[in-house]
Amino acid sequence: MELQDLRNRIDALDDQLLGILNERMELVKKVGDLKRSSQSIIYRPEREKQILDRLEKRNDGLLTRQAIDAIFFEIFAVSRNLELPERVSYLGPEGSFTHQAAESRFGGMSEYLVLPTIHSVFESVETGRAKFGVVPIENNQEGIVIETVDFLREKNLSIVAEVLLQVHFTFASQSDSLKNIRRIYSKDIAFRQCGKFISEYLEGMDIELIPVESTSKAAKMAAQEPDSAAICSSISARLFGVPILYDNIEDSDQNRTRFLILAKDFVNIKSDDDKTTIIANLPNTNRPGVLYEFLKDFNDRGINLTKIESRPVRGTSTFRAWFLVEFLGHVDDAPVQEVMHKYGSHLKWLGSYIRVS
Ligand SMILES: C=C(O[C@@H]1C=C(C(=O)O)C=C[C@H]1O)C(=O)O
Repeated sequence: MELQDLRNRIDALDDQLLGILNERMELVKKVGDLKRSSQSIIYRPEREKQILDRLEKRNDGLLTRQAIDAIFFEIFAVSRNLELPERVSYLGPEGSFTHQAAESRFGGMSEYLVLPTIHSVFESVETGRAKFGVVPIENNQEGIVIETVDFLREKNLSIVAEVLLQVHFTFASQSDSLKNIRRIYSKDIAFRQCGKFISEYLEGMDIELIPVESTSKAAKMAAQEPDSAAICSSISARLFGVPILYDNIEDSDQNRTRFLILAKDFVNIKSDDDKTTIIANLPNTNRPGVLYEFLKDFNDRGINLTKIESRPVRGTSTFRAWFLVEFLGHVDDAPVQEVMHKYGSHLKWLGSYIRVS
């Protein structure tokens, strides 16, 4: 078949797609009206997952699950904006991995508020300047993002969803030879994640490694200083017009970062694959066995713990700790309810949301 014939057929299918998408939007608008009259929440991650799972089962074409997710997350984001335009804040600057995580759920059409610190993202959601906020919580090679974990305890926001992103770093510079590079900008964590590249390629060279707040700030600096380079994401290198010299320079190709979407007073309906995050501020932690007994309460009820991070209780002279605890299941599950009731105000529920694996 000739190229023109193929393109004519693609045009005809696009016409159909456009018609079908508009028809879908008519229905979405009606759902939005119903939600508004009952003051219900617009964003329903469990419904979106249900749709994606159903489509994956039905699918017998070339599209992978990843491709179906990418296309439909954009459709959902456009739909939600039609129901009610939503402003989303994220830890910037533009081009950061958090930006990428935010766009993967809220699409290209949402209004974004780019903020300089994790604290300002929490604050923007608390004060209603943004409906949702996106922050990193952990990297699977480096561990937790302490600032996020501490604000989860201090502030009163709910976790709406988690997003997992594979992290790739690029080495970008306006200089076409490594010899002319005097400084490399990046985030401290990124320097550590690209240790092998740095020691292999830059061994013995007189180059200063300068940590900055974010990898996109690094790209911005490299755009301004021709004798410098940045270790950054490919989107930020492109955003600031810095040529990419080496791609995928991270030590581990398993490198993934987990982000949280936060909102005020958000409750997800139970799905068949949920995760729950709580803060545990256990009483009498100087008594032997308190933490053991707490963990045993989960084990006895068959609740699968996925994470426990301990953080210091500040402002006292003791070495007491509180814990960020995550487990599989929803807060409405009977065994989870039992544990929540047993410990009462010593536990703070942050959210039950769809687990991403
Ligand atoms: C239309 C709805 O609202 C939102 C948009 C969805 C969609 O486009 O299918 C699905 C879930 C919600 O996040 C709904 O709740 O059904």
